[in-house]
Amino acid sequence: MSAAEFPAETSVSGEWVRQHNRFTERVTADGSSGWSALPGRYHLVVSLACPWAHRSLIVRRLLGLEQAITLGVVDPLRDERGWRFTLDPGGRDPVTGIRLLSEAYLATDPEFSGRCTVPALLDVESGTVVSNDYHRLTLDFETEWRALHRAGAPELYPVELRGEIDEIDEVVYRDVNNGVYRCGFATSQRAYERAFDALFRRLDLLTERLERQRYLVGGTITEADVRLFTTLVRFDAAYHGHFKCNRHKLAELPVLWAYARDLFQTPGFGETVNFEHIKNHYYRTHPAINPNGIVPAGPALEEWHAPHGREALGGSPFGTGTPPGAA
Ligand SMILES: N[C@@H](CCC(=O)N[C@@H](CS)C(=O)NCC(=O)O)C(=O)O
Repeated sequence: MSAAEFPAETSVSGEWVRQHNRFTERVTADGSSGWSALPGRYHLVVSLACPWAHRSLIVRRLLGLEQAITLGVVDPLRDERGWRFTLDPGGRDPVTGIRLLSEAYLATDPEFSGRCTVPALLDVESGTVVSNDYHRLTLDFETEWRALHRAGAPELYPVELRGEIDEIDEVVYRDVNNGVYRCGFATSQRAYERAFDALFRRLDLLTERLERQRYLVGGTITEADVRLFTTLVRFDAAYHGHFKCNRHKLAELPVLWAYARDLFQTPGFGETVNFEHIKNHYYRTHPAINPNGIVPAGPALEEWHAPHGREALGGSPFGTGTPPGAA
């Protein structure tokens, strides 16, 4: 068996087994958790490369929470100390003053020894991590932060569709969102092939579904679309090559490719995508997979703006809501 990118998260049979989210406090509307949804109290730290963080970036924008929750963006390249605020003046996060995300993790738990991950929601006053639970973070933005949503914010997690959204989120997480990592970080042929088969089997099933309907659940954009989008938008730029997810490129799967372009061209999605951060991060931050750190020059990106024709399937992106940025 060859070298693992993350030995502590690699099983004896070469499977990638992701660490648990360490901080799972919840911010609630009524403050019953000890953390109230208040403007200016929390700081969201993301990497624009990271699909898990990208979810929270899109949802924050769609719901108009940008004023209420400030944003910190880390350098796409991690060094041995992890995520750094080297894009900011003086190398410090302007809101909390930290240089490294690990400072917030260690301020919360001095014994913490796992990977300090994004997204992380920090308490501005204490500089500690409230949550790095990306599964819950966006659902709470949608339900617990309602009083601070913009007028016309869409309903991304409608009560009557939650069962169906949760069901699809679970399989999309297992086979697609995390599936690409299970391909990329596998250290045995068998573990890689299992993850690869599950990934493309799931993409085939999603194709069947999306052939008939514009969005994954119901007639409007929901949390389920946000979660699938963040993996699809990275597929050809990173996962196809770097993680060996290469049965097909996204651009060779017409239904999913049109679906992804449709979302990309919807306000709130495309403007949150940074292909430079994505490519640089993946190809230059996993030395066990890509030791020379060469970043591929492709793929061509113009096609993301090409017409998708998905309007013909009916549905409307925001239902009775309005797009972000609209007057
Ligand atoms: N919180 C999750 C997922 C978030 C995650 O893995 N984020 C990545 C970026 S895509 C990260 O921050 N990695 C930091 C590292 O590996 O040191 C976890 O603990 O696995």
